[in-house]
Amino acid sequence: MTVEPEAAIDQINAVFGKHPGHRALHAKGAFYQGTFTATPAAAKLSKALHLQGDPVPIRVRWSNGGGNPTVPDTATDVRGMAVSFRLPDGTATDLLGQTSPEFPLRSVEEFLALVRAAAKPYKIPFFLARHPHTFGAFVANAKAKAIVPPFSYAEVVYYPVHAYSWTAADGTQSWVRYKLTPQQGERPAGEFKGKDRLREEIAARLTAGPVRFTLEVQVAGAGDDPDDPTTSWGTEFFDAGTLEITGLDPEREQNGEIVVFDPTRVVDGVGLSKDPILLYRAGAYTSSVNRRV
Ligand code: HEM
Repeated sequence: MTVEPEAAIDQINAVFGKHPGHRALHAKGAFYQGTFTATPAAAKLSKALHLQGDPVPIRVRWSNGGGNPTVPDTATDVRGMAVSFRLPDGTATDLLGQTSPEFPLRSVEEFLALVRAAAKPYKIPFFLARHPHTFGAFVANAKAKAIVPPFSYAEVVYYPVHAYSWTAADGTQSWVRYKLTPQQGERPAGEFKGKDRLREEIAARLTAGPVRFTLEVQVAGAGDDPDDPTTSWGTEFFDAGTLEITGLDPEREQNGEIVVFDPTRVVDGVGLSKDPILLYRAGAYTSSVNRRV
């Protein structure tokens, strides 16, 4: 039986310590604002309101992966980019990406075992010995420098991992996966070496102009299983739109406001797969949120 979400958060808290008011994972991060504009190619495949081509507001949070809110930005770790698309009808849908291109974990228990091992890197070989099917993904993620501290949150690719369905206006359904790919931007002047250097670098970069990412999308090919996040799809990615991050959003989560990015929050035109890891995450995030209220 799968571990209950409350017990999963207990296990994560046991690794990083309890930090009241902070997320159990991705505890260190900050909020940004901007817009998303979809391409006609996206509008053709989904009737969702944020994919029709008119710019919609977005909320973004860039983060370090672990549960320690004071970790230095020089730490070896995955980074996160969470995006909430705010639709004109008042609804929202979220995408949560991490810097690991491959997700080899078949169960929540394996995810928790990796969280424990990653916090004490000498345990990684034991993890690999016990979970040999994850070895290929470890190599791919190492090649992609998934846990190497980046120069900037704006210079790394983020992978939301799970598949979602897109339903077009004529009812046609496609299974899609995403990639958030940075567009070439100017590095800001200055030295960014301190413990909050990622946050400082992105703030300096944003004073010179917006930071842009392409939302890349691939459609499942014949035989690709949308319910299995551990397999790669061989199909080409296409440009589904541009995220333009225009500035900081310092008021977000002030004065008691709680912001939750939830990978299962979808809107008309976007649907969930039966991927058990995806479906489990909603409960785990709720348990984490309840502890930071
Ligand atoms: C069983 C698998 C997973 C569990 C149990 C888990 C657990 C968590 C928890 C507890 C949080 C804090 C939630 C909050 O307090 O708002 C979190 C945040 C986050 N997770 Fe996961 N996670 C899982 C898989 C993933 C995957 C596969 C990705 C991306 C590919 C991901 C990306 C993120 C990101 C980006 C955040 C930060 C969201 C923010 O900035 O508010 N997680 N995760």
